[in-house]
Amino acid sequence: MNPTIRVEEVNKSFGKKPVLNDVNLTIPKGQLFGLIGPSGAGKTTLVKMIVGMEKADTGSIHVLGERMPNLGLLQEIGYMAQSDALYVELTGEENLKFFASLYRLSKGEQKKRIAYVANLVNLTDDLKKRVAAYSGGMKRRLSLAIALIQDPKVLILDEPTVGIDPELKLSIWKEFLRLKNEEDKTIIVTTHVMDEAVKCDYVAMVRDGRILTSGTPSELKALYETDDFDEVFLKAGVKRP
Ligand SMILES: Nc1ncnc2c1ncn2[C@@H]1O[C@H](COP(=O)(O)OP(=O)(O)OP(=O)(O)O)[C@@H](O)[C@H]1O
Repeated sequence: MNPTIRVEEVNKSFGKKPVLNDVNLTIPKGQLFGLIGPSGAGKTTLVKMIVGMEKADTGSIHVLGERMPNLGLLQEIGYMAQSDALYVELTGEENLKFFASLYRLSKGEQKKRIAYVANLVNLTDDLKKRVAAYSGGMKRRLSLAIALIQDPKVLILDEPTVGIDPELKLSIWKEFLRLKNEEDKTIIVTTHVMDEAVKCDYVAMVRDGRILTSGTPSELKALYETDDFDEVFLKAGVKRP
């Protein structure tokens, strides 16, 4: 079966600065894939290309069998960017309604999806407030809710839990696992937090625009002979298996 996401030989520079070098990834349906790396490693650039917001200089990216960028796939890809793109003069609910109507959800579906995503991110009681009055964490949670609103097959989440308190973070991760296990969603999560990396089915560690190493968390721990994921990352930076 074709993978849900295939990145082949992708290179990208901004001006003279190379940002991604020969990146290859294969992500099967129903996988929770972690893209791990320090600030500036190239994670956001890579996920933007997978979503179709940036174009690779060379190489190719396919999502659900279609070459990206492809406007026809907007409905199938939920994207949560690192910076929140919200209408701050509107309420949380109005933001969700706006995006739900962009995706042409019927009135009945809109109601159901808004109730579900708001509950998921614990914003049900704040839906009538203007987003301008939201805290940073609440805005992140609303962005995550928007990424899920159209019930996409593929979720691409750029640092989804930054600024979110530990308790809610755990319940959001639980939901990612449920979406993958019960609904067969394919999910990419970028993070620089190693305790999130170990929850992924498969991780790729990125630095300076290159994939340093990749594998399941247990494969990587075995390969680098450590139980500590921070150490896996450090060792991967110096030693190539
Ligand atoms: N539009 C742009 N024009 C010029 N340089 C850019 C642009 N976007 C990203 N870069 C550069 O590309 C490199 C990779 O950035 P990117 O945002 O992909 O990294 P990242 O791994 O997502 O980091 P972070 O976790 O801090 O977001 C950085 O050096 C950044 O300055």
